[in-house]
Amino acid sequence: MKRSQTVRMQVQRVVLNSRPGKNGAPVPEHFRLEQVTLTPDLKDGEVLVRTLYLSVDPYMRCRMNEDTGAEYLTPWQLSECVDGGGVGVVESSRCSSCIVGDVVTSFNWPWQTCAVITGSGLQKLDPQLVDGHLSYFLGAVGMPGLTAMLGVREKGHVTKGAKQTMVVSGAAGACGSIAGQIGRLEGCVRVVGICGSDEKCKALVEDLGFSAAINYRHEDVPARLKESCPDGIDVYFDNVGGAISDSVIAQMNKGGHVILCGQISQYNKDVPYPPPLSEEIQENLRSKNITRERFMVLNYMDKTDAALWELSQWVKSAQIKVLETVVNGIENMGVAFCSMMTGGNIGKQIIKISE
Ligand SMILES: NC(=O)C1=CN([C@@H]2O[C@H](COP(=O)(O)OP(=O)(O)OC[C@H]3O[C@@H](n4cnc5c(N)ncnc54)[C@H](OP(=O)(O)O)[C@@H]3O)[C@@H](O)[C@H]2O)C=CC1
Ligand SMILES: CCCCCC(=O)/C=C/[C@@H]1[C@@H](C/C=C\CCCC(=O)O)[C@@H](O)C[C@H]1O
Repeated sequence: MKRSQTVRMQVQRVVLNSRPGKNGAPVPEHFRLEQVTLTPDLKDGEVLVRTLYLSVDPYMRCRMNEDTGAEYLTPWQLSECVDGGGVGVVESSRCSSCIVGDVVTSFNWPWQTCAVITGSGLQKLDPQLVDGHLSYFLGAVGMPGLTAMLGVREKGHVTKGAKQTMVVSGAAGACGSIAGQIGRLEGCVRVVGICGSDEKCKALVEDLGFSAAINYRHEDVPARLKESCPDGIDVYFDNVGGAISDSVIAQMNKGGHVILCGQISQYNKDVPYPPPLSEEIQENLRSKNITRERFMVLNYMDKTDAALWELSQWVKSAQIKVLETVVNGIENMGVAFCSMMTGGNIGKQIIKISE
């Protein structure tokens, strides 16, 4: 008698081990690595994917809470596999839209070395768009690049010939590093970055073409802003919120624009999003007629394809330079996430899972 053999694979995955609480910093021990057995018997519509790259992003801090504070973010569940942005390759398929060898992505990729996924939840990627640098799909030619480009275009009011000065906080990160370069490409005459180390400041000015950079940890931010923005500030791409943003807003010109992209300095605190501004800052915005509109890249999905193509052309032609910090191994997901949350990354934080 012939017995059918069930193939079993040993895979590694990361689950949420515990929650930091709304007022607490995440540590790697909030995550746990597990070995599980996968039986890749595919059902109709399913594909087996091998993970190539995973992303860690600030919004994930909100998913560590039972209540994420945002209607579009679901909480991660204790002892369940964590998910987020990922890129991988199809190893076998019972889905009509995916074939073996396809490079695919999802916002809800499990933190798992190989996984069985519903094919309809995957988007196909064209590796030529990134000249084979597949991790760029999680950064400059992915969600952070889109955030930078569409944020500047939808909320920044950058106008060629208007001699505008742009300031970017979180400037050496995934979104900030691209936003500053786009500000320059779209016509700002001066682009100043604020970030957390001298090494990052050097990269912004010497590699990415920022006009100046300020290390908020060691420098007097208001004084350095005055010096590096002699004509005031017209556009502020805000990734961080808190005291840094208060200092920038205080030096903005009449009719200026704040692109409210993120407020990472407040994500370990039990405050609503966006966190409330002081009366003084609100009055500053009002009296100078400065707009401060919340930007959310998920609201512009109809513009994604065209914007990704444009980003890819800018990257290919080196008009946009890409910075990445790459860590190897799924066992380092928690460490990489916590490092990104505390400034360990220059450019996009990527975790390489397999070749
Ligand atoms: N609105 C939208 O659609 C989207 C918004 N975002 C937001 O954009 C921002 C940047 O995200 P992303 O580019 O992915 O991440 P980054 O690559 O910029 O990584 C996060 C960076 O934040 C900085 N940071 C951490 N804590 C603080 C603090 N207390 N004060 C100042 N800076 C801090 C660190 O850099 P440093 O060394 O400079 O401190 C760190 O490297 C986040 O606020 C995120 O939530 C991201 C994607 C989409
Ligand atoms: C309340 C915190 C807001 C932080 C701003 C920010 O970083 C927003 C990021 C989103 C992010 C959302 C990601 C996935 C959605 C699905 C997650 C789920 O719960 O299943 C990004 O991918 C697009 C940005 O708008």
